[in-house]
Amino acid sequence: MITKDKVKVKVSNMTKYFGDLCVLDNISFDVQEGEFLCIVGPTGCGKTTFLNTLTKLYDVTSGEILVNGEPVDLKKHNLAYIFQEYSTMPWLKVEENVRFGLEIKGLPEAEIKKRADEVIKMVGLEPFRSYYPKQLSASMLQRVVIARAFAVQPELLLMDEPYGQLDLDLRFKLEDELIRLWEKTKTTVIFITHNIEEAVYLGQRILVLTNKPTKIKEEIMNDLPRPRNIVDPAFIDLRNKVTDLIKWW
Ligand SMILES: Nc1ncnc2c1ncn2[C@@H]1O[C@H](COP(=O)(O)OP(=O)(O)OP(=O)(O)O)[C@@H](O)[C@H]1O
Repeated sequence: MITKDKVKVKVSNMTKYFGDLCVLDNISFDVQEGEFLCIVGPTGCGKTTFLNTLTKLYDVTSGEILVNGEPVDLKKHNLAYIFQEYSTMPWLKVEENVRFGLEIKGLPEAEIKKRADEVIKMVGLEPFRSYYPKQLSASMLQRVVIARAFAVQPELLLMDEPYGQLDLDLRFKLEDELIRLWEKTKTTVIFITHNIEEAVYLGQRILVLTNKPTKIKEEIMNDLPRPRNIVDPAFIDLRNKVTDLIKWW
């Protein structure tokens, strides 16, 4: 269940143009605190642009995005962003990669150690803490990225097709791991994907976007119990419902 008592992210009448190209067209929605929201939409409709606007890489053309009721401030709001490319630092060992963000935040050493130990354990990387990224498999690399994001205890976790390049088995494992971490930490997650099955597997709510100029086509609530089963008839029904909405892909 999504608690309706606190809005974490408020997107109001947000429009984004690049030159003459209208990408996001007067979009409004809220994300509740602790919610796991998935956003699906066709290629090039502006999913990444939305996240880049949220993280202030781009300015909105009009409208606004608020976090905790105020304009996003990267110094104040504790955001983490995970995208498709494995953004590990190759010259740092696993543990150092995980500690990096905590050191930048200037946390005391005891706290850094505690948090790093905890997340490394949570993602099952303990035996590999002194390995370098080049010694790790794709799934382990993505685990390092996830551990690093959770270590900063983000109030908002933004994920942009993080498992897009992985094979099916790895994707399923990492999706389960993500749900476990989310259930434990109750961080707010916005997860962008092309993959309808992934959105139905993960999200409490799914926003389906249109082609450009992009609007929200439909908002779908997803109360299927967890762990979800992709061959369960109710799961398949919901997956088909989302697929029908985006048949023009
Ligand atoms: N910096 C930029 N300058 C000009 N146009 C841009 C810029 N960034 C994105 N666009 C355009 O905005 C549109 C949306 O791009 P965006 O990458 O946000 O889409 P997306 O939904 O994330 O796509 P995909 O599903 O392929 O990842 C595209 O037409 C893209 O070419």
